[in-house]
Amino acid sequence: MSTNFEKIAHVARGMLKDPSKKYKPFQGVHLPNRQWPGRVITKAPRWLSTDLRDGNQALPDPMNGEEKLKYFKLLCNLGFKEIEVGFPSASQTDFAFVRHLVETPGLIPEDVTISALSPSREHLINRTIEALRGSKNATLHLYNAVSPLFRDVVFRNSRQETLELAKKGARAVTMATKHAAESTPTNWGFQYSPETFSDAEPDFSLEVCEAVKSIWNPSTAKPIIFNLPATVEMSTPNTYADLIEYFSTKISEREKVCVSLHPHNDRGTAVAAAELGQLAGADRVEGCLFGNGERTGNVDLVTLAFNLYTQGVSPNLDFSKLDEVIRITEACNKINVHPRHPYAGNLVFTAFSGSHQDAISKGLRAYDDRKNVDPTWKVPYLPLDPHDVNSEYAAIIRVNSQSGKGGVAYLLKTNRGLDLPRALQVEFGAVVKDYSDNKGKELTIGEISDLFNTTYFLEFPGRFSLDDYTLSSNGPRSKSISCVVDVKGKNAGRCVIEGSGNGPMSAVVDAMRRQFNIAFDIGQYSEHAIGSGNSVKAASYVEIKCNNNSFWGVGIDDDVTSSGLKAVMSAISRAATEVAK
Ligand SMILES: CC(=O)SCCNC(=O)CCNC(=O)[C@H](O)C(C)(C)COP(=O)(O)OP(=O)(O)OC[C@H]1O[C@@H](n2cnc3c(N)ncnc32)[C@H](O)[C@@H]1OP(=O)(O)O
Ligand SMILES: CC(C)C(=O)C(=O)O
Repeated sequence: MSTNFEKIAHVARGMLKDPSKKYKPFQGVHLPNRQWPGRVITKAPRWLSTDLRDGNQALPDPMNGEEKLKYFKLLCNLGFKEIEVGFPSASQTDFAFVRHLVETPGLIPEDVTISALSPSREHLINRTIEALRGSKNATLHLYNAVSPLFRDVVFRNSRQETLELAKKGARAVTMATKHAAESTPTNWGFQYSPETFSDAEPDFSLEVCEAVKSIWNPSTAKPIIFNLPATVEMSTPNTYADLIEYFSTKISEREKVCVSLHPHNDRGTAVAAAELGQLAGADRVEGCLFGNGERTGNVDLVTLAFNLYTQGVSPNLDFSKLDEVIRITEACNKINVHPRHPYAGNLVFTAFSGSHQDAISKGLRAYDDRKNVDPTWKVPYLPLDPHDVNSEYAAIIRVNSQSGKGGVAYLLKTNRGLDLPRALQVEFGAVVKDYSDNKGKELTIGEISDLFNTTYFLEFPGRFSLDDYTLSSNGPRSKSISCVVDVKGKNAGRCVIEGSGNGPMSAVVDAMRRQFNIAFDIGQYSEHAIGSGNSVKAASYVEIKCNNNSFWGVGIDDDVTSSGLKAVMSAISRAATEVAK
């Protein structure tokens, strides 16, 4: 006999052609003169981390005490001054953790306020207050759902009964905190959440909060926190902003109220909702690191912080050691940060595609050239300087078959100090693309470096390699050279070749032409130092032209003349290799 639920499950599956019969659009609030669209966020909100409550309650494997403590310390180190540390009436474990925080000297920084959540049930409220009591600063966070769906289906309450449930809870909180004698006084704060605010009638949420405020009687110095959750994100972010502006402008004694946001991410727009909600007048934002939390998560505080930061607004949080933050949260939550998670994913600073790499490497070079004069961060495709989160530029450019010459050149420059001329970048970029395409995977910098060595015979000699040479001068523009050249393949062996010209390069061209009847000319040539001091080396890049073809060669040596001659041999060997294919 299948249960009712299973009977429902036998209904036809799959999306409806016309969902309007099953899903109704959210009816927003009428707010004809909304002001939030014309505003800009200019300062960070008050932050509350609910990682240890909303985040933890949604974990398949909730954090144990040790993990919670590690996470709590991380949140304090990041700069959070309000931390919801749990739901202590849920279990002895939850209760014990809060007591451990309160009773262990120095665990809660002086400027940090801990909070804990309680339903509007007196015994649970008292248990929660018992957990918090003794903390220097503590906020009791009371909630009950107020939307029609929850009134009808969960509580089977009328609006009046829902209002009374909130008032009863507020009275219990007030009696057990403000009006209670305490041996070690706690600086009590009160937060009320009309849960399912974003799906409730705006005027009813307002009515409930007005009633709660009258009971708590806040002051300007210590405002009551009205936390207005998008418990389930039901509509576009603009409607949440309208609801927030409606509440913020209509609640009485606004100066005694802290309007707080608590968006969830069911529609994937929690960040937008949180930002528009701040434009609409909110003072505070609750969320979790990397968007952990119920279902699709709470709003991601990391993204919100960096969205402020990259607009030039300090978030008052420090995510400089972002990798460590990721490591700790992944270990505690047993949920990994998505590789493309804004700012934090391990692919977010990475460009594989050639045009992006080219733009980024040019942008980084331009930034490096001007940053002492103009430190404004303006680099194509990079909204944030990876250095600001202790990431390396080298991790930005990664190479696969989608990459181009710019990325390859960038990696050789940053990892080997080789500054390839543009035409050589084109030549070697094509070699890398073919190699990566054939392998069908990303190439590591080691593989690219090895491929460069192989292509230009830097590690193993090619068809022709220079063993030694003697250069003599016959005047300012007249040089003679005698080279010992090692020949591989056909006519293999060592031979001495001689030639003359206006410099070493033209002299060796003459010698190669005489000995091997190889007719070619030197095209482009460039050289630069690698490193500095006693370990400095010379890198030479030579283009040779023969039979209307162009081939590049590379030479690296302690001596700049040797590096140039080696580059010529490299180019000729490359020509011989390519012609033999
Ligand atoms: C949106 C949010 O994330 S809210 C936070 C949710 N987090 C949690 O619930 C985690 C911890 N919860 C728990 O450990 C348990 O739910 C407890 C200990 C709080 C309560 O356990 P129980 O007494 O067994 O109740 P249960 O868990 O079934 O909760 C449902 C009951 O509480 C009532 N209830 C639910 N929320 C509230 C609320 N905010 N205020 C008052 N009553 C509430 C429901 O109407 C229902 O009452 P009923 O059994 O008379 O129909
Ligand atoms: C308890 C409240 C703030 C909550 O978690 C929600 O509504 O999502």
